[in-house]
Amino acid sequence: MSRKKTPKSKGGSAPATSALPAANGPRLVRPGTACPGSKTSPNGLLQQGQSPLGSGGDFYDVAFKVMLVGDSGVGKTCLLVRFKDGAFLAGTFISTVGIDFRNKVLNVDGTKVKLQIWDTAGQERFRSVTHAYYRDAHALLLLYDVTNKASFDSIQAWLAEIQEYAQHDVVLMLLGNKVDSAQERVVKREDGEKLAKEYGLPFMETSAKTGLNVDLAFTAIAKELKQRSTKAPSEHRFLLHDYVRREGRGAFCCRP
Ligand SMILES: Nc1nc2c(ncn2[C@@H]2O[C@H](COP(=O)(O)OP(=O)(O)OP(=O)(O)O)[C@@H](O)[C@H]2O)c(=O)[nH]1
Ligand SMILES: [Mg+2]
Repeated sequence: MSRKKTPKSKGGSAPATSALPAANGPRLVRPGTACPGSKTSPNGLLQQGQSPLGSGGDFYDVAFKVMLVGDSGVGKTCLLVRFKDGAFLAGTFISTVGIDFRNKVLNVDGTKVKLQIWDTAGQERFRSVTHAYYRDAHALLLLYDVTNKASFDSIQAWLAEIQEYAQHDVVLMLLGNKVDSAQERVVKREDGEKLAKEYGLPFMETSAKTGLNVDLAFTAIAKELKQRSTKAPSEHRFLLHDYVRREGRGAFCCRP
């Protein structure tokens, strides 16, 4: 595996009107966010522009593209910010416009795995933009909000969309976010588990607010993708489902 180093760039976004993956032109980003997200200049453009897969300022051995999908408001942007920056800033919810991305390099058993994580807009009106990015994604994190039944009911429609637009061997994980909001919970953990089992998906409950299982979700994806790329001998095979079941934490813990 080759070592790579490219110019520094933290992330970017594509304008809502663009349907091109990894657009290279100036990217508009939302002016503010409930989570401390993309670094933008006062005019709303990214300070450090393009960062196609393969760039990002850090050494890495392998790179993969991960997409966050799910209804508007489920916490995709906050999950990404929690993972990237270890922060959560509660406040006014400002919906993502189009698509943003952030890079993070993880050390997976001595291999530097770079994840380029695309944060999509959950709003229906941006769906055609998102569709264009599916085909390049190596992994998808599909989120619902445990305090919002409608977002859970949408999962099947998201899965249909994924089946239509994503690669057939895409790594897919289901996440029930906002488990810190125990009082407002309307989707039981068992319901998430049942749905995940039905579709053969690894499943975890997360909280972007507390950080519960957030690193774990991305690490699990990175491990799975790394394994696929290195074709480890079968006795050392990484088993995504087992890993998630074993390592998952929380009040509604992931252990059987
Ligand atoms: N309590 C709690 N609130 C959260 C959590 N994650 C996100 N939120 C809140 O939920 C709202 C929506 O979060 P976002 O991350 O912007 O949602 P999104 O999925 O990116 O929404 P779109 O960009 O419209 O697709 C914000 O007000 C967040 O503060 C969480 O884990 N716990
Ligand atoms: Mg968002």
